[in-house]
Amino acid sequence: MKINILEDYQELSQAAATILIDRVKKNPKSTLGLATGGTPKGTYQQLITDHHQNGTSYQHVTTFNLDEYLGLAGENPNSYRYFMNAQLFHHIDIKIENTLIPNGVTMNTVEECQRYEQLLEAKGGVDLQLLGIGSNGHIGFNEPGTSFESRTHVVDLASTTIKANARFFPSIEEVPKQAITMGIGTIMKSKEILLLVSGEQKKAAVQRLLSGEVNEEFPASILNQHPNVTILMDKAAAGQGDRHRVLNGSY
Ligand SMILES: O=P(O)(O)OC[C@H]1O[C@](O)(CO)[C@@H](O)[C@@H]1O
Repeated sequence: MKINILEDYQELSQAAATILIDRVKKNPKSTLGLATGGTPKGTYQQLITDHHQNGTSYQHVTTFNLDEYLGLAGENPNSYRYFMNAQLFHHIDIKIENTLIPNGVTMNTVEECQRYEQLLEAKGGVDLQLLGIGSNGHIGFNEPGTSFESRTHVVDLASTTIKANARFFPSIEEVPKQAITMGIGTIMKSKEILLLVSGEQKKAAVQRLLSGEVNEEFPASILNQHPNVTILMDKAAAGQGDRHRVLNGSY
């Protein structure tokens, strides 16, 4: 794993955007895996700024998002489709039909999960997957205990996840209890992974990830077995004392 510690959230977002832009320039037909939540918002802002200032084009890029709440249609401001359109897609030149997100209002979740996996396979998989991490180690919406072999599936959200994500909803009662998420096996098939970690509340998760333990009770721990992972974290997530131990290197 490559680990890069940035001064703050702003620098972290800039560093993540720089990597994404580099990959898109090298391969304008890239397939990007994208994430939602608070962490990647700054990265998306940087991509939009770069698109306007430097003209980086996404015309031939395809994107697959990690997850979507079950029961929320794309028009719902709390759906991840709505989030992605508002935070990124509507501000760059990507073709909206090339932005794939699981359908949260499907009548048949089994078929929807299979369809998503097939679309991914038809595209040859994800070139670069952007990830965040939950405080309990979830990646996508894969909660502790999810099989490392899992493919796109329906999950019951952990109560801690519901609580954490309630900040985006008018009330905690309105947070959906289930979601469709790419599986851990699906995520691990990505050729390259970029994990963003920001804030002191993620410090414990980072420490557990870097302990090297690989355990289904801590989903992100599987990243220790991926051959091409970069972790970008800000100082707050790294912890002040940890700075010298894991400074900008490999371990
Ligand atoms: O970036 P945040 O808001 O801390 O979320 C962390 C992770 O949690 C999720 O939002 C799911 O709860 C993921 O999509 C995200 O990567």
